[in-house]
Amino acid sequence: MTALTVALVLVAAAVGVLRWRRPAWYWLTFGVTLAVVRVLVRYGSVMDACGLTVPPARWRLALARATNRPIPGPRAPRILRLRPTRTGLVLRLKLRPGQDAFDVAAASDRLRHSFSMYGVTSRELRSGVVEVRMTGYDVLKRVQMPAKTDTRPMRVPVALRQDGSVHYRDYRAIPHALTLGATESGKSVYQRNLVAGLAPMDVALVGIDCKQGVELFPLARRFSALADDPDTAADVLDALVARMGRIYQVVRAQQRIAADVPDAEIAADIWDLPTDLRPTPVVVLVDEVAELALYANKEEEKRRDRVITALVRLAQLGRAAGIYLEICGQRFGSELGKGITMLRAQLTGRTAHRVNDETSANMAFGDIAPDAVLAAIQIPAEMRGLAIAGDSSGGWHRIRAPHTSLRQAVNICNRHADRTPDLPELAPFRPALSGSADAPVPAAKPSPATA
Ligand SMILES: Nc1ncnc2c1ncn2[C@@H]1O[C@H](COP(=O)(O)OP(=O)(O)OP(=O)(O)O)[C@@H](O)[C@H]1O
Repeated sequence: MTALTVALVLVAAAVGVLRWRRPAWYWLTFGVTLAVVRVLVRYGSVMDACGLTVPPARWRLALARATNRPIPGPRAPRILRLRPTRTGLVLRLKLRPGQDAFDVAAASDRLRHSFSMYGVTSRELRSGVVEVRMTGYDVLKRVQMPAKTDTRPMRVPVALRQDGSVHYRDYRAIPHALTLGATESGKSVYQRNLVAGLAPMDVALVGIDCKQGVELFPLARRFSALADDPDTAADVLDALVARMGRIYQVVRAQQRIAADVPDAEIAADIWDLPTDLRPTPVVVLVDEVAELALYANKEEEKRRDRVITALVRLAQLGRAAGIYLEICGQRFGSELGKGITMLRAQLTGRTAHRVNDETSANMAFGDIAPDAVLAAIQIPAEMRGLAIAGDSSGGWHRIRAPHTSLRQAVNICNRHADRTPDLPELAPFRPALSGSADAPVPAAKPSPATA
């Protein structure tokens, strides 16, 4: 055995002993500390090499000459804050005169290599201040949501972003959303995470599951209404449109009172109403939307038009009445007929899982973020659940939801079954339940919602 082999065996043994003796959090802290030290030590030289420095100010040069001191070197953005996180670190930088946020974004790949990080992303916080997020490993490979998230009413932490931050589905900021993806790409798991996140909140869930109810019916205890065929779906949507009309009347009645009282806020949506008058918000989850838009005969065509018209009306007017749409499908374009592109235009939130062609990706992002189209078609088939999430502002992120099994989602829904509100308009569609809340997941489809 050579001396080198002996040394290697000793190092490996020492590491093995240390590994054995230290818990996982120790190694996490150790790794993050190393990354922080590495970034701080190399900061000046890396920024210079990546072209993120500016020449010293003239007064500094003049002062150096006048005092006969060494000429100052180029200046990198000032570090305002450095925050280690579970996945890496976050730097807040004050840009120097002449620099802009685009310079940092354009250099992010060079920074990634220079600091030996897995990923580097940046965003402008305010004029002259940029946040640079660095991750030490692929956080999307095995998604672990942070123990603490910033949960607010109607805001669900649904997935992890590539930069290690949490991706929220915020219904009050983005009322309606579209989720696309090829078969087996992870749409149902994403939707399941949404239901699990919404279950503990004061919200009514309405499900339209055109896959014969296999995805949403096991979660029935937390649903106020469920439909598993297009005919029932049409009736549910009509009932929701009627509910929307009634809520508008409540908001109007409150407005009149506020108009008479000086300085009182005038209600424009349900969130402006006093808590005791506020109707329960409703999230409508539609799985495999194309099934609602397809027809084979005149009768089905009439039903299809009824469904799409109701969906368009809910998308246009539902927000103020607290009715939010969450639409899932494999494709959602003009090929599905009249009214589809009009509906799509109202779905501000866009999420695309793996798609098989550019046309499908275009359905999600073609009209809002062309570069996200490319990112969506590059999602590898083996990374199920990986998706591109964007909105109409043009910004997008790579995200992945944690792998929540149907059993886990059912348990969460059963635990919060007592929170399921009874909405009089939707009473005929309340799923018929049997057995206790701890009953196992039904192997076969339970009785239809209208039973
Ligand atoms: N976030 C995730 N992390 C890990 N695995 C995932 C994730 N999302 C989905 N998967 C895996 O991919 C498989 C397919 O997911 P899912 O059923 O959600 O796809 P889908 O898009 O709804 O498919 P279909 O349209 O055929 O119903 C799941 O069984 C699961 O094993």
